[in-house]
Amino acid sequence: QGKDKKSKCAGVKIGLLQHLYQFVRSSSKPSLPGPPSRFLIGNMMELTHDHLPIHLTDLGQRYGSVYRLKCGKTTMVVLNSCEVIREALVKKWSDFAGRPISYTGDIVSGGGRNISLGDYTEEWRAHRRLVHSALQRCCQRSLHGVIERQALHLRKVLMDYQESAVDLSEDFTVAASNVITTLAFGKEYDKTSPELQELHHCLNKIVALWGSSWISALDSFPLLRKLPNPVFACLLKEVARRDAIIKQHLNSYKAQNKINEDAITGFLLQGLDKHQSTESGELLTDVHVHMATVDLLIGGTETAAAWLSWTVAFLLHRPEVQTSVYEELCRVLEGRYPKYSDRHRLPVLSSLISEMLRLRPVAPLAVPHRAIRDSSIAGYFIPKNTVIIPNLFGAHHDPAVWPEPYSFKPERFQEGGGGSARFLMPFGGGARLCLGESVAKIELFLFTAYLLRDFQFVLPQNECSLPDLTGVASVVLKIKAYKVVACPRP
Ligand code: HEM
Repeated sequence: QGKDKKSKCAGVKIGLLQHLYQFVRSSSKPSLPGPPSRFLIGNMMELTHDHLPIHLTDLGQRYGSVYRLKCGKTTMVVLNSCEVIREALVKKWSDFAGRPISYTGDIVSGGGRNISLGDYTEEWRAHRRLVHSALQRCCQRSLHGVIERQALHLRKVLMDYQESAVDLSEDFTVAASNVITTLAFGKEYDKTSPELQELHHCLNKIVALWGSSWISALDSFPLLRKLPNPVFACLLKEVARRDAIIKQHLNSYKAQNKINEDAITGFLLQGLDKHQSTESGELLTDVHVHMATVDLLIGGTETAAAWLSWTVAFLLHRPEVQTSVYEELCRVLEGRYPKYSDRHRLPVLSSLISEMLRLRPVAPLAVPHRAIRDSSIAGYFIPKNTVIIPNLFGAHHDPAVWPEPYSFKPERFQEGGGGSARFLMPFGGGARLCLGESVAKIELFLFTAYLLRDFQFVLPQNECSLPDLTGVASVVLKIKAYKVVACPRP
């Protein structure tokens, strides 16, 4: 009994010392600035703005490059400059590699077993390593050919429009999605395919519903989970539909006699046998392959497609940039189609791509991170479990780094233009760097090069206003619908 009492006493002392240590650490550092927080709701209203990345960037002008927002019991810290984002995501990656643990996140991520929303655990690391090797292998073996094929198909679709005014966003989505489905299960779809439409409809709906305040309120205010919520019911239905579609794909893939290791799914299924057990003994299973497929489809479709729509719209605003890219392609490639390895010989095209990644990082707030231990950013104390929002849009519009940050000026990335790719972070960084970065870079380069080699994009004759460049921000930053005419180059 005496021993028991002693060890309890020691436990209490250690607990007290830990609290004291945390108090001393936090009080020796300045407290985080931020807008006044309201009773119960905190700063929740700040998060309901239409264009959240712009609003968070504006708050950064007032409160500095690191500030806090309160939401229920959660403290969020918004990072607005490349310097502080790099400090958290790259330099102190192991402190900030977590993802917020949320009720609704768990539902859409198969209980946290996907890569993008899964927390930083041994199991997650083994999962990410396996999918990363699959993607690297694809990049080396087949990716270039898969993208070239889709770019040529897109060319045919645009030719078939015969210079009529059209909204190209869906064609871009199909092209980007076909790259992923070909890589994943060796399958590509036509735009009219009901199977493809169902898949897109369902994935888009999940992303949109999950981003809605009806759903995020369930994470901040658990009591609301007891009330009927039709939006939440709809989310559950779409998640079930998504899982049924992916399951059917995986089953029909497995039913083939020979598993093709060239397709990502084949490699992952084979990989399960080889890497099944992580160091701590957890197993990677079919569920991980299933969720990785969801990750690649969601991560790889809307992002690249939205980026292409943005690029064409900006080019309508500055047609002379199109001309200079076209002239460069003709001069350097002498009529042939480009390869990714040509990129260093095409500085004008490369500068356009960099400027578009700067102006419209299509995942403008990345995916929220979570501090997995007490740490600090820019000298501010950041306690464990703080949610970190890397405002990539804000960092790319920081006037201290980018003169005239809101202007579309690809020249800034050309020789002597003063812009440096060192300050670009469209894919985030560190342990959570976009898993599809290499795929995306090849895709953006080849699609843009093929499109600008073969077409001149012009405003429809009956259209007097240029596309609105403000955009609609959700998880992905998209442009509002607009029509364009694709005129074949001679
Ligand atoms: C223009 C194209 C793209 C951009 C700008 C982009 C950007 C990003 C960003 C900012 C993140 C969050 C990083 C963080 O949390 O710090 C991310 C995560 C991710 N992206 Fe991408 N992405 C693109 C294309 C792709 C493609 C093509 C794929 C799949 C082939 C993909 C798959 C993923 C996955 C799986 C994650 C989660 C990584 C993790 O949590 O560890 N992305 N992406």
